[in-house]
Amino acid sequence: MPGNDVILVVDNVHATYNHAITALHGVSFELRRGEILALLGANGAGKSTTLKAVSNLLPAERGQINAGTILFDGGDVTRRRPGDLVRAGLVQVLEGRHCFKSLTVEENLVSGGVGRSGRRGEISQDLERIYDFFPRLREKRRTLSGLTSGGEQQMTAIGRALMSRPRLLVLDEPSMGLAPLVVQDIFLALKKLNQETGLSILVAEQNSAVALKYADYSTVLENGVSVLSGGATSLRQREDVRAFYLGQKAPPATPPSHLHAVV
Ligand SMILES: Nc1ncnc2c1ncn2[C@@H]1O[C@H](COP(=O)(O)OP(=O)(O)OP(=O)(O)O)[C@@H](O)[C@H]1O
Repeated sequence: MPGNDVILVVDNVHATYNHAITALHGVSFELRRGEILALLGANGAGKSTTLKAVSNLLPAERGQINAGTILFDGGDVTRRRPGDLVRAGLVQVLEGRHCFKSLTVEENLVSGGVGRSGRRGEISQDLERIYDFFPRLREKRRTLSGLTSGGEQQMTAIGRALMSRPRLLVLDEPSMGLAPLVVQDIFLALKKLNQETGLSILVAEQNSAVALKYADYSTVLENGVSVLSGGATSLRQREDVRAFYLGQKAPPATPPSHLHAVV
């Protein structure tokens, strides 16, 4: 059994879509409370599938877990409905920053608190807290989301998730399609949230450079398998890992040794 300091355990998970397409065949990692874990890998490596499995969203896409276990706070996520997981503190921001474009930024944020038991005073307190983390949202609070920038929409999607007061925030490629400076702003805000509130964060990213800069720990996926895990700082410094898995340089002739080793 994992220790109490571990909020999420993903253990040797295998998953398919339509009982036919194998997306994952051996994904394992552990996320300790209060840490940021970056899930890295190329297009199609299985990052989104892993995140959907964590929130028990695969059945909605005709996907299923065929083997392995996923425990959130020691409980099997496949036994709980996605909405129950949200109420239990596991909240996901899906890829593609889904906002209600015809609602204002603030209305979008408030919609994230619907369903939780919160009095009006608590909701405005939470809004203020989110505006402190994302000052640009305070300026745009009365603007329709559809008229805000991509970065502001991503911040709104994250802010809406925060309205449910998560203990584990799961993000799928928050950097997608955004300018480098905006990506830095978003990761800085996530790091601040993590440090000031102890929020645990699982973030899937193709942008490994920025993710490794802000994460504590990282797991690399390749073709549906977790091939490497380790401290973000040590992974960032390993030239061979950067070159072979993270596409930051021309790959060496052979893959790095100790593929499954924890570095
Ligand atoms: N809804 C689906 N139905 C069938 N196959 C899917 C579905 N979603 C993903 N797949 C397949 O599962 C594999 C893993 O895809 P996944 O989206 O998890 O990877 P990813 O690392 O998140 O990539 P990306 O960065 O492109 O989103 C791929 O082969 C993909 O084609």
